This record gives sequence, C-alpha cells and structure tokens, in this order.
Amino acid sequence: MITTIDHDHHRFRRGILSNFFSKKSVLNITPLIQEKLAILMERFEQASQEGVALDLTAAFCALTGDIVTHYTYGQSFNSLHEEDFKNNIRGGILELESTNHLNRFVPSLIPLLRYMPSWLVAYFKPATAAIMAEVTEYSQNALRKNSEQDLEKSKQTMVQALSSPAIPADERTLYRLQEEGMILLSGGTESPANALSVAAFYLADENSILERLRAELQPAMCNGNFVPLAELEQLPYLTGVVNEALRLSFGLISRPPRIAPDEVLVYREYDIPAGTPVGMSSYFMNMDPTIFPNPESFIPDRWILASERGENLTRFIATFGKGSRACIGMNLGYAELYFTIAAMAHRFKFELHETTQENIRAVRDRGLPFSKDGHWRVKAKVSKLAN
Ligand code: HEM
Repeated sequence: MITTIDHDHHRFRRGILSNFFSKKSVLNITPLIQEKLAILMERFEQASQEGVALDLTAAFCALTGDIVTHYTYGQSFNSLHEEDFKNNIRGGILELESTNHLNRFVPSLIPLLRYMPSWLVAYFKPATAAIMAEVTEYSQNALRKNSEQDLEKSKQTMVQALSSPAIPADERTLYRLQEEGMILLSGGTESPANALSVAAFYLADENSILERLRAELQPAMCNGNFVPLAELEQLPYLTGVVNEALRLSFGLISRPPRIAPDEVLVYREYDIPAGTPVGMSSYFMNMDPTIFPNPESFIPDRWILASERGENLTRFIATFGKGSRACIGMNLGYAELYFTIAAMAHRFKFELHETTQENIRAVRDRGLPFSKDGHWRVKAKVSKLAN
C-alpha cells in the first residue's frame, strides 16, 4: 500500500487492513504479544545466568518480527528461538538499506529484483531472497486456501483478508500479496525495534531513569500479575520513556514524498502549487529545539511537565508520519513499546557492551536512521533484578 500513488487507490488498499490495527484489534492480540514477550524475557534470563552480552537490537527485531509474522500469516517465523535472533526480515531490510540512495533516485531497481532469477538475488542479497521466498510461499498458500473458504473465515489473518474472495480479483494477485507482505513485515519489525533499542540504551546508560521507572512500575507489577495496556498507559513516567524512545528513533528518517493534487499548500510566505511533490524528514520535527529544548537528550520528564501545562506534545512527534498515509501499525507499535519497556525495566538491568550513544545517533539517512558505522545496534549484558 505504501507505494500506491493514487490517493483513492491507496485508501482502498489500506481499508482492507485498517481493522486489524484498530485499538480494539490490538487489545485482542494482547495474548500474542505477551506470549512472544515471555520468550524474550526467558532469553534475557538465560543471558543473565550465562553472563553473556546480547545484541538487544537483534533481540527486539526478533520480538517484533515474530509478532508481525504471526499476525500476518497466523504463524511466527520464530526468530526469538534462533541462537543469535537471526531474522531474515531484518537481514533483508539491512541489505536493501545498503543501496537506499540508489533505490531512491533509480526507483525501478527494486521492482527489477522481482524479475531476477532467485539464484541471482540470493547471490547479491541472500536475506532478501530468503524472506521473499518465505513471503511467496505463505502468499501462495493463502490464495489457494482462500478460494475454498467462506468469507468469514477469510478475515482471520491479514493475508487471508488480502486474499479474500470479497476483494476484486486484480487486487488479490500473488504480486499484491508479496508486496503487502514485505511492507507489513518490514514496517512491523525494524522501526519498533529501533525505538526499543533507544529505550534500552538510556535505561542502561542513566541509572536514575531505570530507578524512576522501576519505582513507578513496582505497585502494579510487584505481584507478577499481568498489567493491562490501559493501566500501563496511565503511568506518566513510563509514557515519558515511550515518547522519548519514539522521538529519538525517528521511524523512517527519509523525506516521504507527498503531493496535494488539487490544493495550493501554504508554508510561511510560500504558496506551493497543487501537484508539487513536497517532503520533510521526521528528524527536523523531532529535534526542533523550540518544541523539545535540549533535543539530543532523553528526558522523559518533558512529557510530564507538558501535560501538567495542558500541552499535547505528541502531536509534534513525526515518528509515525502524519495524515492518511501515516503508519497503519501505530497502535500495535505503542502496545509493543509499553509492554516490552515495562517488562524489561521491572525485571532486568543492562550494562552496555561495546555500545556508546554513537551507535544510536542518527547521522545518515538510509530510509531508517543510520549511525556513522551503519545500522543501529545496542549490545548489553543483562542481569536479573530482585523484585
Ligand atoms: C514504533 C513503531 C513504528 C514506527 C515508528 C513506524 C513508522 C512508520 C512510518 C514513519 C511510516 C510511513 C509514514 C508515512 O509515509 O508518512 C509507516 C508506515 C507503515 N507502517 Fe509503521 N511504524 C511502526 C510500527 C509498525 C507496525 C507494528 C506495523 C505492523 C505491520 C507497521 C506497518 C506499517 C505499514 C503497513 C505502513 C504503510 C502505511 C500506508 O502506506 O498507508 N508499522 N510506519
């Protein structure tokens, strides 16, 4: 859907999936999120016993990847069980990001991959070839099964909804299912994992942040019972940590191209004629010092102070994009952040390993934010906390 140019066509395609991402639907899949999170917490516990450092960014990608694959296909790709959290979705994203500038200015290169023999793609981009093969297999299965199913059954997973007999035939081709599958999997994996990496970095780097958060979580979480999302959302400091993690992770940092086809846009003293492509990186909004003073710093309290002043700072965050093309997975992204940050801060402490702030500093635009050395990566030793 993200590459659909015509606005009405985009709205139609987005409409097929929008129900899956309503707040109600996301609450309904709380057991799925909790099941995957429990596996991650077990892996943290194991690492704390062994005293080994973990690549937390890879671990978070395994979590978010396993959630989104299950929600899309009814079955996880099970990266959380892989020794190094190996994940072809992430591998594929990183391979495509390496040629991001070329792809942006020569956009025909990406579709070309679809026409190359799979052995050639596997030679240049092995993870991309592997994830394309998995997505193709699941899409083919869905198309085959859905032709035999009734309409109600065809709405249980996203791939079933996309291949439902209720969708016009030219909108439920294998090509369309492959496209949507790749967007859902890549959108649902790396951006939430980057936000979790930012949160984990500051929980490890500034003990006062971890201590404040633990003190706030303690009354709700001390008896080990499950705490519903609605209750976590009421916690002001946790909310500040979630919002700072989103602000400093930027989502997609590239300028998303936008065209208002029939409207003159007014920006300060400029009139932008209808039909002119415009775009702005989330970086400039999220780092605007007039809205977020001292923007480089991770300050959960700024959200508490703003809400005491009656200000809604969230409207200035551009991490999920804005408007009719903004992230469809926003509610799921928030749920993943609230549940995961609460669970890990309550039970674990992190000691950074071969990681400094430079590893999560946005200095390059590769679609996603990149550090000087490449993709973001937070490594840490994990130790279990007594509760
Ligand atoms: C912290 C979490 C997340 C962040 C920061 C994020 C960020 C973004 C951004 C910046 C966009 C592009 C918006 C634009 O072009 O203006 C986007 C689009 C999209 N995201 Fe997310 N995302 C997150 C979570 C998710 C999740 C969990 C999914 C689940 C599948 C998802 C699926 C998508 C899809 C399918 C689109 C395309 C929407 C469209 O074209 O209408 N995202 N996301």
